[in-house]
Amino acid sequence: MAKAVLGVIGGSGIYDLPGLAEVETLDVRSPWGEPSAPLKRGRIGATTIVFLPRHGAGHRLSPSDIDYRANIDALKRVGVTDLVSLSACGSYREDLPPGTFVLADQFIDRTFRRASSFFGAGCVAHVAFSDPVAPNLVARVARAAAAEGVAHVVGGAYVCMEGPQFSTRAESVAYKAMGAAIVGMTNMPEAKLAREAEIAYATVGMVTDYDAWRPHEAGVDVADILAVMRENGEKAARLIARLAADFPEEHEPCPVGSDRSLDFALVTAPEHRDPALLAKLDAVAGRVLGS
Ligand SMILES: CSC[C@H]1O[C@H](OP(=O)(O)O)[C@H](O)[C@@H]1O
Ligand SMILES: Nc1ncnc2[nH]cnc12
Repeated sequence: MAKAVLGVIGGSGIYDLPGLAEVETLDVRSPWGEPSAPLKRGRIGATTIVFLPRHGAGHRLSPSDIDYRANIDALKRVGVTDLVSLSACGSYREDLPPGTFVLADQFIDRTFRRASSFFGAGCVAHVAFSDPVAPNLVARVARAAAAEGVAHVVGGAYVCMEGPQFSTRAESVAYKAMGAAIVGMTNMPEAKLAREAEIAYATVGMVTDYDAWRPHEAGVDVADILAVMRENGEKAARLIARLAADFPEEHEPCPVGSDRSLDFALVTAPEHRDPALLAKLDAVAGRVLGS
């Protein structure tokens, strides 16, 4: 198995990773576009970590403007095998108050203006996505949260809305009725692309608010969200430090096949594949294309 390289994507309020030692800045070029920021590669203990702030330095990019393909491709190019996404979110459950970390196990994709696949005309692929997160990585994150005394819950569906506006009360009630536990604006298509790139993915939904479904309560208050986000950021840094300290040297095979999702996924006959697209897929699909 490959050497484990732990990727961390920092969401709102998380623009660097304290505790990262021997940091190098990597200006990785991607044929898919411009990653949100240069990657920071360093170490915590014996674990190599690559950090990327999703919204760029100074939170330049809104959720719809992030080039998710460039981000995942760049992380793949530097060898990331396991990826933890740190994401602020709203909650649809009274038992998930602000400050709770929800380790989502499902997603509902409500986005509509984002490129959501590396594949397409000239090389069609369909990866399995019924189990969108890597259970062993989630279990490690849960153990790290427990060890750091961070309130967390394992499981729950994350609904990803387009944004950037927060939900209306009607939308919020609808998402709750769909069975979502939390809501955010960024984990789709990020998780889909990680799966296509054969990177094990886990998300930490860091609750900042109750969204707008509670009839007699005020709706989303942005100032409150920003305040909770800062506290969550400090806990997230401790969680990642603990996760890294106990991380295995070699990537652990994923029980739901995140790390070999392309084994049977390519459906375009070899003679009908577009060489230009194949060239762009060198990192993401190099294992199966032999590039
Ligand atoms: C600043 S609150 C709304 C914003 O926060 C979340 O971002 P991220 O997932 O990157 O932490 C949410 O998805 C919105 O983009
Ligand atoms: N209520 C909410 N809706 C969407 N994204 C969020 N990020 C943080 N809180 C959120």
